[in-house]
Amino acid sequence: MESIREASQRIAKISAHLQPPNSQTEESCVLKRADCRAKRGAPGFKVAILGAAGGIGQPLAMLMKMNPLVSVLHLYDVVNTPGVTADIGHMDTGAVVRGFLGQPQLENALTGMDLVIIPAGVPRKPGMTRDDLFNINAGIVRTLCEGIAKCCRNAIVNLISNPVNSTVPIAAEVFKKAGTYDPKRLLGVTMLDVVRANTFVAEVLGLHPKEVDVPVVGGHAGVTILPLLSQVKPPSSFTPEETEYLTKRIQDGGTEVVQAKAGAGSATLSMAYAAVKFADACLRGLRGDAGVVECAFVASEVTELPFFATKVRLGRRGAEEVYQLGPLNEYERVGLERAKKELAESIQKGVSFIRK
Ligand SMILES: NC(=O)c1ccc[n+]([C@@H]2O[C@H](COP(=O)([O-])OP(=O)(O)OC[C@H]3O[C@@H](n4cnc5c(N)ncnc54)[C@H](O)[C@@H]3O)[C@@H](O)[C@H]2O)c1
Ligand SMILES: O=C(O)C[C@H](O)C(=O)O
Repeated sequence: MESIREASQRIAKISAHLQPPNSQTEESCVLKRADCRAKRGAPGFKVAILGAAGGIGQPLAMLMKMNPLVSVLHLYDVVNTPGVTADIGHMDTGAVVRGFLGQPQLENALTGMDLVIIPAGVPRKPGMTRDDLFNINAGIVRTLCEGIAKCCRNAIVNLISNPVNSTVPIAAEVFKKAGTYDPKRLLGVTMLDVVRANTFVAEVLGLHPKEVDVPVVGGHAGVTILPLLSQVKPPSSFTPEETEYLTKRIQDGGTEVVQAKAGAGSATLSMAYAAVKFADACLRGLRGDAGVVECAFVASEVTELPFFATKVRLGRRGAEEVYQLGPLNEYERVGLERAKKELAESIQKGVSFIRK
C-alpha cells in the first residue's frame, strides 16, 4: 500500500508538472510557509545584519544562520543581498532568512527585530587610522540608526562600523533626537580586542586560548584599547617586556591585519567570529540567562567620559550592569590617562556630527 510519504511525493511530482518550478505561485507558497514557520514562533530571536553583503557581513550572516537562538535573519545591504540571501538561505539550519536591498527596503528589514548588528561602512587601507573612516561611515551609521529608531526602537544594537569610538556616540545622539534612546541597548562591539588579547596572551602563557580571559577596556582604536593584563584569568604575571609586547600587539592588532591584507580591507573573518560571539552573548542575555558578562563600549559612569568599554552584564534589557575597572597597576594607570585623552576627542567628534 502507498505510504503517506510516497503519496505526497507523487502529488508533489504532479504539481511540479502543473507549475513551472520557478513560478511566482510556487515561490510565494514556499515563502508563505517560511513566514508561517517564523510567525508560529520557532523559539528564537529576530536578528538583522546591516551591511550583510560585506567582508564581515557575509561570514557573520553565515554564522548567525547557524545560531540556534536565531529564528529569523534579515540581511540588508545597498548591494548584493539577493545573492547572499539565496546562498545562506540554502543552509539546513532553523533560521528563516530574508534579504533586503537598498534604502527603500531598510524599514522592512528592521521591523520587529530583537537585535540589529551593524557592520556597514568602509574599511581601512594601509596608512589610514580608523578616524579616517569618519567622513563616510558617520553618515551611514546615522541613516541606519534613524531607521532603527523608527522601526525597532526596543532592539539591542551591536555597532561594529568604525570608528567605534565615534559611531556609538553618533548612534546615541540619533536615538536621543528621536526620543528612543536607551543607553543599555546600544553596544559598541570591542569583542575583537578581547579575542585577540586572549589569543596573544595564551601564546605567551603556553595555554589554550579558551582557558584565558583578558579584560580589554577603554575604546576601539590604538592607545584607547587598554588590555588589563594585571586582571588576566588565570592569574598570571608578565615581565615588563612581555607587558609591553602584549599591550602593543593587542592595540595594533587591527593594523597588523590591514597591512597583511595590503589594500584588500581589514579584519573580516576574525571580526565575524567576534561579532557572533558577542551577539550570541546578547541573545543569551535577552533570553534571561544569568551571568552573561562581556566587554563592550557603552554609556558609562566608570570614568568621567560618557562612553567607555568595560565588562558589562548582559540581560533582557541589554547592558544591565556596567562593571568598574577594578585595581590597575602603574603601567595600566598611565595607559588609562592616555586612552581617556584620545577617547574624549573621538566621542566629542561623534556628538558634534549630529548636534552641529
Ligand atoms: N568593531 C570592530 O572591531 C571592527 C572590526 C573590523 C572591521 N570593522 C569595521 O566594520 C566596517 C565594515 O568592514 P568590512 O570589512 O565588512 O567592509 P566591506 O566594505 O567589506 O563591507 C561593508 C558593507 O557595508 C555596505 N554598506 C555601505 N553603505 C551602506 C549603507 N548605507 N547601508 C547598508 N550597507 C552599507 C557595503 O555595501 C558593504 O557590503 C568598517 O567600518 C570596518 O572598519 C570594525
Ligand atoms: O583595524 C581596523 O580598521 C578594523 C578593526 O577595527 C580591527 O580592529 O581589526
